[in-house]
Amino acid sequence: MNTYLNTLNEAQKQAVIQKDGPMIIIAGAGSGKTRVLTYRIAHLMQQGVDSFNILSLTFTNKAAKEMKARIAGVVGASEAKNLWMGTFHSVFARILRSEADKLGFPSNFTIYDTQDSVRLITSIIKEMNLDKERYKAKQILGRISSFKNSLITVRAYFNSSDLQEADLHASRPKVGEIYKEYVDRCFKSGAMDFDDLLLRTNELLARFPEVLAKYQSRFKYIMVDEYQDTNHSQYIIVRSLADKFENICVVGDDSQSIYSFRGANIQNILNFQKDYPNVKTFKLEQNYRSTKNIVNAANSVIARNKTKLDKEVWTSNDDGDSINVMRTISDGEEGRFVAQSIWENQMNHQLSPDDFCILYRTNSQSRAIEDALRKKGINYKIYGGISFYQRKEIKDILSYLRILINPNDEEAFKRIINYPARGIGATTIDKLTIAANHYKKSIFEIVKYIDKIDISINSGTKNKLQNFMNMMLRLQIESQTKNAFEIAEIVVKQAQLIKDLEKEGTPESVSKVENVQELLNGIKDFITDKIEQGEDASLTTFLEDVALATDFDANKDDDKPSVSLMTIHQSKGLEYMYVYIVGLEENLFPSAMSMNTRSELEEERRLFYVALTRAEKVAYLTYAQTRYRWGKLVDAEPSRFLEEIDDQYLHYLTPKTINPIINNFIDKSIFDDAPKGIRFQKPIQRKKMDRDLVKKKEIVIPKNMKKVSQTTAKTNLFDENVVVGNIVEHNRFGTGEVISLEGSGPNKKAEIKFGTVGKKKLLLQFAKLRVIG
Ligand SMILES: Nc1ncnc2c1ncn2[C@@H]1O[C@H](COP(=O)(O)OP(=O)(O)OP(=O)(O)O)[C@@H](O)[C@H]1O
Ligand SMILES: [Mg+2]
Repeated sequence: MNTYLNTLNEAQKQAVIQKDGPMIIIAGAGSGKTRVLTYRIAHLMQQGVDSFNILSLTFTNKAAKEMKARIAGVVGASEAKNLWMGTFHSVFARILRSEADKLGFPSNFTIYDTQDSVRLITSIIKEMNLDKERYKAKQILGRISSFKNSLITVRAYFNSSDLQEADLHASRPKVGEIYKEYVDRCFKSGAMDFDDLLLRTNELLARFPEVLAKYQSRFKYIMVDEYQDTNHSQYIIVRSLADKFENICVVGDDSQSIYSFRGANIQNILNFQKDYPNVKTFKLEQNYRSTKNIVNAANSVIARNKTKLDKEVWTSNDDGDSINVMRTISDGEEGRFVAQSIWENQMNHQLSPDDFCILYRTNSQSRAIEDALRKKGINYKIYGGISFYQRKEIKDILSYLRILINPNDEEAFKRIINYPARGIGATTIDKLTIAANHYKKSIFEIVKYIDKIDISINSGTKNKLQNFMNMMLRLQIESQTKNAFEIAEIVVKQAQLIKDLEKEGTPESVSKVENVQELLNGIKDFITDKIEQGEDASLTTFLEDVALATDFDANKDDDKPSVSLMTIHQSKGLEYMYVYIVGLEENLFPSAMSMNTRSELEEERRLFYVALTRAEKVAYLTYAQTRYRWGKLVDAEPSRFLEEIDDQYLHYLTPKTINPIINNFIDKSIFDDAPKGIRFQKPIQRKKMDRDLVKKKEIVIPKNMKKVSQTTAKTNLFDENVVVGNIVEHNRFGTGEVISLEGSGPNKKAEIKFGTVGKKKLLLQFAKLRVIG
């Protein structure tokens, strides 16, 4: 029984079986914090706690999904179904939907993404006739966001002379007024932005004791992963909900606190003991993720931070390779080096693109890397950046759908009122906005009753507005009896959303039409998934998923194996066999904007610690001597973090170490654009790695592989003498039959038909086949 407990070390087990009361697990990277949290939930359920009573807050929705799948593996899928797991934003969006009326919001309120918020603020700045250079919409939104995450409401702002003075000092005396107008307009539009999902939850729990009591009784057990990055608003929510039972378990690592720029407060983790004097503290010290070299190198860097809790991290894993450091002439060359190196490592060690990850400090660094990967034909996916759902053609359709759900949604309405072009100009839209503000109505209602109000719009334009409104009202009626997919299909057709694109016939427009088709497919999949899981498949839920998924979802439409690209901020909690950290240059990483104070610099160092500790086996650190930044070529100095790593863990790559055997078979043209300083990795012991893979990723060993006697396996390892008709075993693709052979010597290739992946052509030298029949 309880076999999952046997997969834990003693300290982990103690934390899993600790049932009641407040507890905190503080531990370094890769020590099994998330694993403990996962099994703790499973264990609670095994002990008879109803899944309905468990709330678990994770850093990404993907993490929640993976945890749920693990838990389902222990307790069964139907048992795990009722668990409330997800990010703060998604969990509390769900609660707000059922309680929205209390706050004066419709239950189908819209969630504004950052793009919507910036557009609204831009519009407010324009309406208030403010200087848009001084009042930059993005900066203002950042300021408003920090108010909200510190629970500073508009009223609190106007009560605080300090805050007002700070804005006056920054020559932006109207920030408070913009804040007020922004909040009013969101409210009128029935919309909440990301920060509102937390702020309004706090408002709900503070103003309605019966609601608080309901959720306090419901969530008897609360768990929070990555607690070091909670902001004040999240902290207060968790505290209020846990107030009744105090069965709260938080998990985190102060050395990985990297979101202070978004209001995350490292004090939350440091103060937990003060908040709950009877807290039980657990420490996990053994790292299971990385090699000794990686763990020790990461420790040697983070040791320089003054603000941190005392804790050890060690591992019994192998020493592994030294950490590779590579200097390149330019950012372009850096990209080519990384692409080349991934390609070689993949070949040398029979790896999948999924095993690789490239991390950078800022999104804009991805371009040079992407160019190089594309050129090499390496499949990749990007996390963050402009997501699929933010592409114009997609956002336009989503805006139609949003209006059908919530006609008051101002930003969606402004997007579609003249899309596709129907002769309604910017001046008309401005007039409608002013009228909407004046009558305290939504623009939708102003247009609906355009004939009945006093507004200086000529009859031709009024006619156009009425035609548009009639179409929307028709769609609204139709949508009441249709599912999300059918509605989207009708919208695309009736609003003629792809007609112009189809007419255009350019490659861009064709790809846009394909994207629209992809969106429709996505909605169809969404419905099937939700119905299978017995969950709500409504259009409202779909739009909510879309709004909340943007930031951390891969910006990719298929799930082919691919190299992952992301900022370090997005890599929290993840792990990859090979990790490339690029752009290790002063002013880039550490960032020029975060070098002014010791605490900023410490946060950059924590960021570096997070980056390095994502690697399981091999890490590469690269830096360029020159780089294009803001359209200019600038000279760059190596990052101080390179110097801070204890030298004994580093290996500087040099141009002379090209492996002649591989050089022999590689298509020479590949070297044309390759950087000078490539060193090929010495092959990692394959057998050891397989064991790890099987252990870690639960790869199932095909039955017939076990039947091969050790001697046969050994003699046939790396067998290059296969003949047509042989049955062979490949480490990743499983068993297959050799269909044909071509080439000779190091270029000898076999075409093999595998049961798992179909036909593949492999170079025998590297395929490491085992002949089993
Ligand atoms: N007792 C164990 N035995 C074997 N593998 C383990 C054990 N504990 C954890 N692991 C593995 O070690 C890796 C790191 O675990 P996990 O992701 O839970 O660590 P973490 O502390 O949450 O890391 P991070 O700080 O990066 O979020 C995972 O692959 C996990 O499966
Ligand atoms: Mg974790």
